[in-house]
Amino acid sequence: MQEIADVIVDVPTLQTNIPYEFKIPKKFQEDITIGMRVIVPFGKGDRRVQGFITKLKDEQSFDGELKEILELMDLEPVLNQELIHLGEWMAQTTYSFRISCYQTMLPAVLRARYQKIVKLMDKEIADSELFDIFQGKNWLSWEDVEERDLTSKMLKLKKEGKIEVNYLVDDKANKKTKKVIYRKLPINQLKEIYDKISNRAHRQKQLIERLLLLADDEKIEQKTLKHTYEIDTPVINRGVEEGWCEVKEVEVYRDPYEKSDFQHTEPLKLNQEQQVAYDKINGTIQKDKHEVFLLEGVTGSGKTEVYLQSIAEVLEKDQGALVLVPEIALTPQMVHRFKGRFGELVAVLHSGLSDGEKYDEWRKIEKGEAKVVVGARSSVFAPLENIGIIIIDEEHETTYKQSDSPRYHARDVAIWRAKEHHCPVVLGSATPSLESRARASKEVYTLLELKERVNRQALPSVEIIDMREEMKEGNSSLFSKPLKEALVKRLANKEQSVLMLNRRGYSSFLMCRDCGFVLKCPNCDISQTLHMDTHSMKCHYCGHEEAIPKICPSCHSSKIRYFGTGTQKIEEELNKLLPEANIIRMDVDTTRRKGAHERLLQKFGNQEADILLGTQMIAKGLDFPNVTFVGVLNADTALGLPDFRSAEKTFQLLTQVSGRAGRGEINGDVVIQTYNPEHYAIQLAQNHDYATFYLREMKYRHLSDYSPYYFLTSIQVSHENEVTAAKRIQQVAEFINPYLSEQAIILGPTPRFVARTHNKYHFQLIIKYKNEKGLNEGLHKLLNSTQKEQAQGLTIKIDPQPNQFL
Ligand SMILES: Nc1ncnc2c1ncn2[C@@H]1O[C@H](COP(=O)(O)OP(=O)(O)OP(=O)(O)O)[C@@H](O)[C@H]1O
Ligand SMILES: [Zn+2]
Ligand SMILES: [Zn+2]
Repeated sequence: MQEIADVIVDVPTLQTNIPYEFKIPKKFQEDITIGMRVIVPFGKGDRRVQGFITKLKDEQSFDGELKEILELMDLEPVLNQELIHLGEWMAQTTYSFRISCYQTMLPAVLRARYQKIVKLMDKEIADSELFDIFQGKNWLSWEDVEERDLTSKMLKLKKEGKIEVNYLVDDKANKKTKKVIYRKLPINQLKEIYDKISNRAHRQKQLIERLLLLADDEKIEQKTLKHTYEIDTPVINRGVEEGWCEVKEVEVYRDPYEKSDFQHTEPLKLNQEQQVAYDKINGTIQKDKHEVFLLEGVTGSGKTEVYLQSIAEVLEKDQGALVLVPEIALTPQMVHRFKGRFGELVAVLHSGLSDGEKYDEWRKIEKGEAKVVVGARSSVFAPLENIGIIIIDEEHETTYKQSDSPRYHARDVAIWRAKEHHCPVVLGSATPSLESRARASKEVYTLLELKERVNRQALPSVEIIDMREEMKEGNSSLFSKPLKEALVKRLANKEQSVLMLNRRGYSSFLMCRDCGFVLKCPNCDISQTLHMDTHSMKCHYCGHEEAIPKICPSCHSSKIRYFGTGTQKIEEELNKLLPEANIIRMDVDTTRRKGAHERLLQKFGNQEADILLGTQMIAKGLDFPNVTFVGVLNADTALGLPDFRSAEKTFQLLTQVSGRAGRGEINGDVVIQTYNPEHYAIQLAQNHDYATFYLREMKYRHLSDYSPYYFLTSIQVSHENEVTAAKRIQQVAEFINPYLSEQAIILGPTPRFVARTHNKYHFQLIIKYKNEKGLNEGLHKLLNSTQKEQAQGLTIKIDPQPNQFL
């Protein structure tokens, strides 16, 4: 029996980024295991601190008296040996703390302070010894267990399968609700009341003004009234008393899959290209061999069917499968494909689930009941014990990289785990990231290609419209002539259309026509965006929200106007243009409520609308056979951004969205409106020509020393004081320089593109390198030497392979 435990304590500093040793109390020695959480005495005054056991051993290496573990937090491990190792590797490669890596791997319920109980299994209730311990109930609170020193007893019972641990995730706390206010009287009656109220009751009048703007069954959130208009509860209550408004509590979301029943599907007969890909993947599955495949398949080529049949093989071997998809593509349609094939064996993890529901899914996986895990980025940590395949769909998606600490890339984690499990990884995409495609060229990954759509459907034909020409011909509207005609034709044929507004790098802001004033966020160096649904201005960086100014705050002119085009504006224009069309609008505003995204897509899928209008979120994964036309309103808003990946992202987006057209019997058409018709990203998207795009873009990356020819790591320094931040980044550059060889290149330091957010100034430098032995050490030393400052309001972020340069 081992007497010493290595523990990573929950004190995120560098000194504690290595395990500390503790003595294991006798009573726990028999049953304690790696991956359990414990409470240990730590630091000055022996503070009670949480920690994870990472190792059990006989001999201590610390020279001195060891402290004893105080308590156990778990009766069984929450992390397995593999995940413990993974955390160590992640901390090293992402310059983060092991403790934050471990916390990231756990479902929220285990991280937050939910009440924990131990529950007697039903069959044990009659046991007389247990009857006494449990004092005649079938459960005990964890506090009780600790107070009565029953932890070691519980450990034994758990091992014997007589009890289980539950977290009391209060259903009420789970079902999020919000308060909304609405009018109780018709508009004319409310106006009469308004006129009678004394002008001194300023807030009262303001509330009525706001209510008068609401449509008949429209409601406004109490939160918005408070934050945007400073209308407090007493003002509202007064309105309720006087009978002209009403407050109601409504549920914010419900589980979108609750009522779905999934029809069972059978494997389809693979076409020849699919068969070749499947055979290669299956070969490695059968041999328990690790290999990374890049499945490059045009849109609608049936990549998903290849995934499904590979997973079936894995299940046959009694192993599990991990499938990552971008959060936004986690639609009912996607879930349906997996549940339809594998039924109850599928666990789905996505942000639409409550903490309790997520924990339930996690437990199903942990207990081995669910063998196929489908989920967004963080599902890559799912506690599957015996993994037979890991699939990453739409592998080029930037959301697979976490932008906050720990800044891991799910693709790297997936490959790490697959090595550990001796199993294949399949990276699927119609437009692979340049990094992955380059690795396939060098045969680090194995390239598998699906060049044709299933059943040899044609890829849609794409027309590029030069909006400058349209302008010259006197059409200054948002819709070019060919786009209009295409929509009219689809309407007449009862076919569906998808219209995309590219919002990246795009904003709709307020500007004063007299003095040019633009309403900026008080905390950030960026203009605020107008939101018509909440009738307010919002900052997309920090969430600041304020009322829409009626006069210019700078020159007091009333000619303050809205500039730029949002989806709402387009919807209005579209309604004028095609009054008979049914339109579904999908953007941040209409999908804010949980489950709304799914419901809107379901409606469109049921053909309850003619046009689906939306932002990037409609570009991915949708498979609706009746869609025969796709229009892109503005292809090029991202091209001007200072991001070396902007052409790649534009090409990917255009190809993805075009791919939504013509997936059924009828061929599809696409119209792309642009001001840069000669740009290669747009030209090549026209021909769905990924191969040429890849070569062309690689040339540019080579000339400018960017990824995948060079690795990049960015260092960002932020501080409230601009001078402090500027000085400090300069010092960082000097600090890191001696660790670099001649080959490495430092870009900057420079202010970030968005130089100030959250009231802080940001500076960055970018290190480009190929093979730098000293860099890792240098970066860790940098973190180490800046710890004190970090506690005092200066932040230093090290981001390996960053996505964002803005
Ligand atoms: N072998 C097959 N025979 C008949 N139909 C198939 C076959 N394989 C796939 N399909 C069908 O073809 C359609 C397109 O397949 P799927 O959505 O998997 O393509 P994809 O490559 O994932 O596309 P995208 O990248 O555009 O999302 C689906 O409706 C699917 O059921
Ligand atoms: Zn802001
Ligand atoms: Zn002005």
